Amino acid sequence: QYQYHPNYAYSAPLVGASSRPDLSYVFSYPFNLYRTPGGEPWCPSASPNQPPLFQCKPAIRCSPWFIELLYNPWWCTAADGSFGACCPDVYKTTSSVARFPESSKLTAMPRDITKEEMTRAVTVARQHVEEISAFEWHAWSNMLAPWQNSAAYSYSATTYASLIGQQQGWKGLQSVEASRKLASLLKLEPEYAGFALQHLCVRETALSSICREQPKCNASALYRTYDASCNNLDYPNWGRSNSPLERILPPQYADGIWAPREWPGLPPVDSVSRIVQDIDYPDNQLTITVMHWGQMVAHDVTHVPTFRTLNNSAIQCCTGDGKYLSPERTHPLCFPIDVAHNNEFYGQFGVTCHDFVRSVIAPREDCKFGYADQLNQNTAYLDASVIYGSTEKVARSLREYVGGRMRVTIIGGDYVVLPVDPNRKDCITDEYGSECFVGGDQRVNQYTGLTVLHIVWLRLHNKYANQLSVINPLWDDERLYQETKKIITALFQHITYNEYLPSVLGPNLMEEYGLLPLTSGYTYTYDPAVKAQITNEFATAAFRYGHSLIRNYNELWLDDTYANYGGELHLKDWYNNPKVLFDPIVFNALIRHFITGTAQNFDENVVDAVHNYLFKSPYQSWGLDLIAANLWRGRDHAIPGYNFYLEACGSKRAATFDDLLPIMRPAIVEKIKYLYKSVDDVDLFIGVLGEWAIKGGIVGPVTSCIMADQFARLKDGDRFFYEHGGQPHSFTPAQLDAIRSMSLARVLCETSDTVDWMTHNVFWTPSPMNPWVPCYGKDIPRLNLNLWKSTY
Ligand code: HEM
Ligand SMILES: [Ca+2]
Repeated sequence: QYQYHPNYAYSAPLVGASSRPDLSYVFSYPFNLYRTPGGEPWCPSASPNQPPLFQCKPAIRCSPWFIELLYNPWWCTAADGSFGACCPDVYKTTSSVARFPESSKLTAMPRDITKEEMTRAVTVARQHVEEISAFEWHAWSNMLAPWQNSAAYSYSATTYASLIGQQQGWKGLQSVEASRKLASLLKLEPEYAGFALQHLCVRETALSSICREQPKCNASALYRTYDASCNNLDYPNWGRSNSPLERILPPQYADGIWAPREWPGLPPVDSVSRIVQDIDYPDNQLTITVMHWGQMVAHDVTHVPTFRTLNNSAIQCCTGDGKYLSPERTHPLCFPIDVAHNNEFYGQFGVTCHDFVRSVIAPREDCKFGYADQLNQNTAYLDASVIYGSTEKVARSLREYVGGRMRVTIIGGDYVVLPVDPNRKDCITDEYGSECFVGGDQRVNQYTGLTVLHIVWLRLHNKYANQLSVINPLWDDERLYQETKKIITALFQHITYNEYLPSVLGPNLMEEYGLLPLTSGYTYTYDPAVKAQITNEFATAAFRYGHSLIRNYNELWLDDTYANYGGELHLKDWYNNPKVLFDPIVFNALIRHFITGTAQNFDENVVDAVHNYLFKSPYQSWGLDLIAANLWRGRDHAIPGYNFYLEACGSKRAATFDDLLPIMRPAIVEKIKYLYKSVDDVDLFIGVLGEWAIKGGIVGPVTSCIMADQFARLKDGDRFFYEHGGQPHSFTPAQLDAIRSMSLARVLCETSDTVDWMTHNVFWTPSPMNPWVPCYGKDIPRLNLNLWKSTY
């Protein structure tokens, strides 16, 4: 029978976090359910003679209703003998993405442009880029670049632009400068400039080479391409790496083209950031896995880099001790954050300037002039690019080219971690630039907890590739790699939609947007008209909600008794420093914390590891401020204020600050009232932190609206989404069914070395509905790879 781990004391009952209302009305039949001794499935019925209301399923398939199950612990024995639960079937999904249909915002051009005017604009654009290059030459000869081991340097590693990204960025700059020149020639007001100029095509000018050509697609290909091109056969560049972000609402650039959203009355982000407090307030239900998984998802779908110099070095915007550089030494692409002298934290160190470089912009996808859009150098689809890479070059460099496996580093004979790149110099280490891991995403070394998940998925890939090679001895390396990658990607998607998203958005909204995985059968909601691009609002604000879940440290539990404590791994001491993971004890100890450690509550409080010590190096006593950076990034990208999204998401726009009270916590409304002049100015990200939670979820109405729209795009707009049927590459019904019983718990069981006990749902803390079960038993279903045995 089910037992709790003998030595682990959880505090029951784990219900009733303030942000989570009682949802037990969903299950309004107050039956007690007992697991029958004979192991038969048994779920409650409305009255004694009626059939059960719900089917008994492997418990992980009821993950979206986890909270309801806490209130009504309806457990049973599933048909396969595993720990089961009773919950409704999901049999229908509504296709839902059209929340933000593309509307034409084009305004007319006041007059035509002559050939000479166009030539002049293009020349000015080119000159501008040359001026930057001249500046850089000067700066370089004066050795103006962040020093290794500084916070600015680690920051530049996180926002690193690959060479393709950099090239796209310089093209984008030319297009922007030409647009600016054209806008001034035509005397266009900022409000119209970015739109009117979209009547002009880059293709017919001397800048035509900045236009990205369309790849040729093989419509019957069975696997995703490395860079996600040709996922959409009608628009082969949609979702492709190194293409521009999408927008829900048009930008509010001060000049209509690319000048940051800045005007009198907008408060300094430094003072908005100080609304946020460094209070330690743990969530009592969600584990730190919700945070770590969120970051993996973020790093799969979006990476907006910042500009680098033409010779590929980081750009320095402040002095090493946090003061402004003189204007003639400040790079034109710098956008440093102003820190007040009396800042409650930075004041003591005399820091008045935070390094910040503008985001790389991309040439517009439609080859038109107009306002700037930022570049996403990762594939937008949730395609496990975080493991495999977003370009052919990176993906190939990570493959072993034997047995379908990925490259690894093996330590001490059997401890497997990520490959190390001796040429990578962006990690903090004792010895200059050694021991930096590489993975599918550039930010793999950012924090130890994140790196652990990279290692977990790398190991799972190789384990499954090895097993498949035994099941299918005739498969060559390519086939083993692609089939394994396809399975891994499906698991990555399934865990996100089945376990992760419901814990953040709640089951009701998931259902409303058609995001819940089906109980059986295929989805047929693939729609090539759905643009699976990442929205700028999602990347700069809504999905950064996760920054509020971060904790200051991970606990190290040395074995499964949870009696031996190995101390703490403090985020602020381990930025960009994966060295501890060369020790298997730390890797396994961190996985134990994933299962038991709580996330921070989602609220306006953010721990000081990211508020005051972001990227702190061992040689500094302060770091950067992630909250200020998020807000400043929003202004760099000219994201309109929160109020406009309230309207876009179907509510009424607030006319006064007090109108926000039903939606936002009063303490936040009080504070922003004093900071902002107009309610229209309130930055989107601070709204994200201040909203009341929606039913069953942790984030608020606007945040969840932007998030649900995004994940609906990534489902209905992804031709290769794991549940879609009717495609040449669709899984068989049996394979799909097997994937649906899989969980992150099983993945951690398979990939850890010494962790043998697990809860079945690692996104939630241990509780009666989430009991401890052994990995070797039946309770956490395995993937039956024999279903992938092929006849050819
Ligand atoms: C240890 C934890 C984390 C750290 C240190 C961290 C740090 C950062 C930093 C430095 C940036 C770039 C800021 C900028 O210049 O604009 C960023 C961006 C971002 N973060 Fe986090 N983050 C963490 C966890 C998370 C989590 C848990 C989520 C979501 C659930 C998340 C979502 C994002 C997103 C969506 C972006 C924008 C990425 C892009 O488009 O390039 N982060 N984070
Ligand atoms: Ca991706």
